[in-house]
Amino acid sequence: MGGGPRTFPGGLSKWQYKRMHEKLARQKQRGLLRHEKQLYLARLRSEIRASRLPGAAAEAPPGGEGPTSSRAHIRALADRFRRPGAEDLWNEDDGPLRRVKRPPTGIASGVRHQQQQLDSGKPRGGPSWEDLTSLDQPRPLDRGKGPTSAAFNPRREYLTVVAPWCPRWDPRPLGFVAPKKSYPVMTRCSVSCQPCVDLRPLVASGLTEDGNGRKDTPLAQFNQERFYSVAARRFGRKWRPDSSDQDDKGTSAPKKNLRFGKKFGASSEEDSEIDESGDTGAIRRRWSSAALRNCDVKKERRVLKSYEEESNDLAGRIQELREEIRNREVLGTERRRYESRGESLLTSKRFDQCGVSALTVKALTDAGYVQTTVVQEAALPICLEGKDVLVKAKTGTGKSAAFLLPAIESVLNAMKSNTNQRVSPIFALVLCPTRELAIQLTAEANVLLKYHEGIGVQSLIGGTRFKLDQRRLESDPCQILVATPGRLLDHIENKSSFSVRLMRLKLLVLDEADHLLDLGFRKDIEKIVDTLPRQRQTLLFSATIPKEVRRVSQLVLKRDHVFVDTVGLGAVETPTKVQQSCLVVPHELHFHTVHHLLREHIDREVDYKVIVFCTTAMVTEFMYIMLRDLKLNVREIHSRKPQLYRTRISEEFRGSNRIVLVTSDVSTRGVNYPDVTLVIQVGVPPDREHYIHRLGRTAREGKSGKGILLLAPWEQYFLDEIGDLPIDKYPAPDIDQEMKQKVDDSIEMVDMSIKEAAYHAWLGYYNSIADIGRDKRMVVDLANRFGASIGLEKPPAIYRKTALKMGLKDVPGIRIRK
Ligand SMILES: Nc1ncnc2c1ncn2[C@@H]1O[C@H](COP(=O)(O)OP(=O)(O)OP(=O)(O)O)[C@@H](O)[C@H]1O
Repeated sequence: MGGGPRTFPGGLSKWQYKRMHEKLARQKQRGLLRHEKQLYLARLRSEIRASRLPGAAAEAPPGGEGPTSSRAHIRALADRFRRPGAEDLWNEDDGPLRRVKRPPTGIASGVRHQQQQLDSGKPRGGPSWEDLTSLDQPRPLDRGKGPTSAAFNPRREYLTVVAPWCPRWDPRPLGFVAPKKSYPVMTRCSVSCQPCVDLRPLVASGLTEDGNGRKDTPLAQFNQERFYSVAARRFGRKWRPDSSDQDDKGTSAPKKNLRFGKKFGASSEEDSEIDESGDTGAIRRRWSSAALRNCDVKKERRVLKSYEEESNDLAGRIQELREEIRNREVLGTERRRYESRGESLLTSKRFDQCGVSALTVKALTDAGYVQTTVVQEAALPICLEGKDVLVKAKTGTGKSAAFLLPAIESVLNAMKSNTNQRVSPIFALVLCPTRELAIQLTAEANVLLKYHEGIGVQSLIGGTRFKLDQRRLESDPCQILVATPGRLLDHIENKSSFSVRLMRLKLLVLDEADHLLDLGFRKDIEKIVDTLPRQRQTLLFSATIPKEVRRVSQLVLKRDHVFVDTVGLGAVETPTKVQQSCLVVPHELHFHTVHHLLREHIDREVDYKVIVFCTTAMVTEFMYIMLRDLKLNVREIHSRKPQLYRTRISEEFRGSNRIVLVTSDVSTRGVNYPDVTLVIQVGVPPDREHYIHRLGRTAREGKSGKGILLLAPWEQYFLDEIGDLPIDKYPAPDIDQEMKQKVDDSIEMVDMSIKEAAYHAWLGYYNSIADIGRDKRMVVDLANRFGASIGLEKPPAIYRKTALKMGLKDVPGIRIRK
C-alpha cells in the first residue's frame, strides 16, 4: 500500500485529491493560453493596422522579422494554439491557423473568393499569422481606400432586411424634410453689442449683466440664459453612440447620476424600476462584456466585436454591397407599392397568411386585427422561422403583436412535447422597462390567447406583494411571462423553483430593447440572461436603436440574427402624421405657458386628450396640483404614486377623452393610450430617444397628432440633437395679465413641502444631464431661479452628504442643511 495519509483535506481520497489538483493545473494552463490568445489577437490587429498605414510596405523591414520582432512573437503565439489542450481555444471564427490556399490576387477574384465563402455559409474568419506574409502587398479592396471606402461599415455580422416601405432612397418627395434651419443658432452678439470674447468669463461666473451693469433686469436674465445655452452647447458635445469604442464604458452621465436624481425626486421611468434592483456602483461600473458574452455561445467562442469589425472589413463590405444591391432590387418594386398605399399603416397581407395558428387568427379577428401592419408583415415570417431578430419600427405601429404572436406560437410548439407537468414551464419571457407597459402587454396577450385553453400569461412587476405573485404564478397557468427586470430578478434569486421553470424557456423578448440594454438596466438583464437556457430564440424590439445598442444587442442575439428596419437609414424616426413644434420661453413662464397651451388646445379640440411630460416625478406632482387648482380635468402618474393608483389612473386615461394626464417618464415608452391629440414635453428631455418615445404617445396607428416641446432659452442646445426631425417654431404665446395672475395664485397655493421637493428634483435632474451638469454654478443658479419662480423665497437646503455626491458642496448658491 502506498504511504501518506489516507484522507486529504475536505475528506477527499488520495485519488480524488490528485485529480482535483490535476484539474486545477489544467484550468491554470487554459487561463494562460486564453491570455496569450488575447495577446496574439492584439498583436495581429496592430500589425494589420500598421501595414495599412500609407507607406507601411516601404517601411517594412527587409526579409520579414528578427527573433524579437512582433511578427516573430505572433508566430510563437500562434504555435501555442496547436499544442495539446489548446484545441478548444481556437475556433474557425478566429481564422485559420494553418496556411490556407490563398485566392488569386486582383479585385474580381478577391471579391469572388469572399463571395464564395459567404455563399457557402462558412463563417468569416479573422486573419491568421499567415495573412501577415501578404501584408506588404496591397489587399484587393484596400486599393484606393479613401474617404469613399471608409464610408462602408464593416459591422455586418447580421443580415439587414430593410423594409421596402421605408422611404430611405429620397425622403424629400415624401415630405420628410428636416427644417433644421428654422432654428438659427443663437449667436452671442444677437442681443448684446459687447464682444463675445469679453463676455465669456462672465458665463462661468454667472455674473452676466445688462448694458447698465444691472443683473436683475429681464435683459440681464436673457443674456445670462443665452450664455447658459452657449455653455451647455459647449459642454454638451455629448458622447454620441457612433463616436468611438468608448461606448461600452458606459460613462453616460445622465444615467450615471440617476440615483442622485432619484433621491431628489428626479423621475424618468428608471425611477420606478431601477430602484427595484441593482446598485449605483454597478451602474457606474464599467460594463463587463464577459457577463453576457457566455450566454448564447461558449465563452471562448465569442470574439470581441471590435476585433472582428476591423479584421473582417473586406467580407463585411462585400456583405454590405450584396445587401445594397438586394435592397435596391426590392425597393424598385416595393417603392411603388408603398406609394400606392399612401401612408396607411396596414398592408395587404392578412394574419391568416402569416402562419399563425387558426385559433390565434380567430382571436385577432375578434380584436379587429385582420391585416398586418408594416412591421408585422416584415418581422413575423422571420420570427416564426425561429431566427433571432432585432426590429426597429416607429412608435404606434404594432410592434407588440409582432412579438406576442411568435411568443404564442413558440408556446404552442413547446406544449406539444410538454403535457404532463403539474406546474408548466415558462416558455416565453417578455421583458419591458415599466410596470404600465407590462400590464398592457399582458392584457394584449390575453386577448390573443382568447381561444387557447390552458395557456396563460401573467405579469411580474414591482409594487406588488412578492408572496402573492408567487402564489399566483404557481396556481394559475403561466406559459408566457411579462416582467419588469427588477422584480423578475427578485424571483429568480429568491425562489429556486422559479428558476427551474425558466429552464425550458424557448423565446425571450426585450421590448424597448435599447432602454433595457442601457446602463440602468443592463446589469439586471445580464443576470437574468445568465439564468436562461442558451438554446432559445431572442427578439429585440424598439422604435429607437442607437448604434451602441446594436453592438451590445449582439451579446443577447445569435450571430446570424436578422435586423428588420422598417424606418430605414436616414429616414425620419417620428410618425409622419405628427405635427412637431418647439416653443422657447424662460423657465419662469413654463407653468403659465403650459396652462395657456392646454386652454388653447381644449378650445380647439372637442375630444382632447393630452399628455404633459415633466422632467421629474416631483415637478409632475407640482404641475398636477397647479393645473387641478386651475380647474382642468387632469390626472397624474409618476413613480412616487402607489402602483394601484398608477394602474387605476392609467386605465381611466386609456378609456377617456376630454382629459389631461401629467406624467413623468414612467409613461414615455410603449404605453398605448389611444387617440391622444397633443403631447407637451416641458423642459429638456434626457436624450433624443426620450423625445421620440414621448412624442410617440400621439399619432399612433397612422392617426394624426401634435407635439410641443417647451424649452427655456438656455435649453435650446438640445435642438441640435433632434435637428433632423421636422420641428417647427411654435408662435410665442400671448398670455394676458389676468391669466398670468390666476396661474401665479395657483402656484402660491401649492404646499411648501411640494415646492421644496420640486426644487430638489429639478436640481437633481439637471445636475444629472451631461450637457448641463458639468457647470455646477450654472445648474445651481438656474435651480435657484426655478425655486424663486415657484414661490420659494430662498433655495431649500440639502444634506451635506448629498451635496457632496452631486458635486455641489462648495458651489455658491447651494444651502447645506445644518
Ligand atoms: N394589425 C393590426 N390591425 C389593427 N390595429 C393594430 C394592428 N396591430 C396593432 N394595432 C393597434 O395599433 C396600436 C399600437 O400598437 P402597439 O402598442 O403594439 O405599437 P408599438 O409599435 O408597440 O408602439 P410603441 O413603440 O409606442 O411601443 C394598438 O392600439 C394596437 O391595438
